[in-house]
Amino acid sequence: MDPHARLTAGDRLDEDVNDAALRPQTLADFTGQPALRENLQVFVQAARDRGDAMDHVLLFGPPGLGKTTLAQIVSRELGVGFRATSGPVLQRAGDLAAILTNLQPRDVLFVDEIHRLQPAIEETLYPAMEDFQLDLIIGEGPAARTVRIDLPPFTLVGATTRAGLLATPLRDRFGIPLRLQFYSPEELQLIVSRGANKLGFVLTEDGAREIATRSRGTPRIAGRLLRRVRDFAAVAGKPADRKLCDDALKRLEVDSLGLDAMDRRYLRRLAEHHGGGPVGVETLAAALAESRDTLEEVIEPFLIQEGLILRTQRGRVLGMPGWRHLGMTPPRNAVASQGDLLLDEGA
Ligand SMILES: Nc1ncnc2c1ncn2[C@@H]1O[C@H](COP(=O)(O)OP(=O)(O)OP(=O)(O)O)[C@@H](O)[C@H]1O
Ligand SMILES: [Mg+2]
Repeated sequence: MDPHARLTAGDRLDEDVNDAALRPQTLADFTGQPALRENLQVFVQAARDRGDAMDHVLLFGPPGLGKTTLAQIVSRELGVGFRATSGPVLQRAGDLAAILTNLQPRDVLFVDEIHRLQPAIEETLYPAMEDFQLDLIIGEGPAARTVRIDLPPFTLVGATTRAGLLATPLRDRFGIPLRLQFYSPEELQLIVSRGANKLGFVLTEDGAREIATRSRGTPRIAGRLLRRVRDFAAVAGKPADRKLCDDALKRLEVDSLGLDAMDRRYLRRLAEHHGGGPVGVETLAAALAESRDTLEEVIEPFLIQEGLILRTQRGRVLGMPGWRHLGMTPPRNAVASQGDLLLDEGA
């Protein structure tokens, strides 16, 4: 495992290949996201009844909330084939053409990280999504000509952590845009309890609650913490109760809110070097030796949702809950204590 990989970051780590055991297989088995699930249920059923390909779906939200899982569930519930690729993998329009022409009618084509498609490939995708047609250029130079190929009707399921980066024409071609939300502690408790059953070890109810409240609202993190707790319980030869879970999570440096060392460094940087902000994201990224993308996609969404930080037009600001969590008092001139924030809704 990458030594810098963070246990509580929502993004993928190598060890997550073991996730398969915990992955829900059906919509009924999928916990949380109630509104999204009900909508999907309706669209799946309607498409099945009509015998049509379902409309294209865009899944967006922070890493580890279940986008890939839902894409697989959709194909299973539709009873159709599942093909998967990703934005960065598709290098030439021909790569996409090869995939599209090999689809069976009504198949699901999953394109992960769809915000990272090459522009030329995106253009190829437009007529494919809209009219199930593909324009291929055959030959080169003066002899080059375009041929139009009919494709089987299919369902594109796109996933992205950054819906804001999608070009409008692409976004508009998804009939069913679905935003995933962070999970509540109650939902995560259910997920880890079921997970412990699947992994075959005893996790008490208050143990499950402890893991759930410290998983940053993210099933992938809950699953990861669950596997570590299982190790501690196995070595101790005891059931995983609240105390054992708490001890294990403390040793993993996961604090009461589920924040890890990186999250705390972020908050402390903001407090100690910038008086609580506002400070630009690039400055923070440089100071923390992380990429801006990692801050924006992986670290900040949960901190924002918990009110620990605020994203303003002038930069990041430490919120009152952030100051409290650090056990610090904001200086009298701190922006967060003045309540004059202009939230940047476009972010
Ligand atoms: N609702 C859920 N119930 C139980 N487990 C879940 C749920 N959603 C996700 N998981 C688990 O969390 C892990 C991550 O899910 P998934 O890979 O679908 O996330 P993702 O949104 O695609 O992440 P990324 O943005 O990194 O691709 C998987 O192991 C999956 O089993
Ligand atoms: Mg995924």
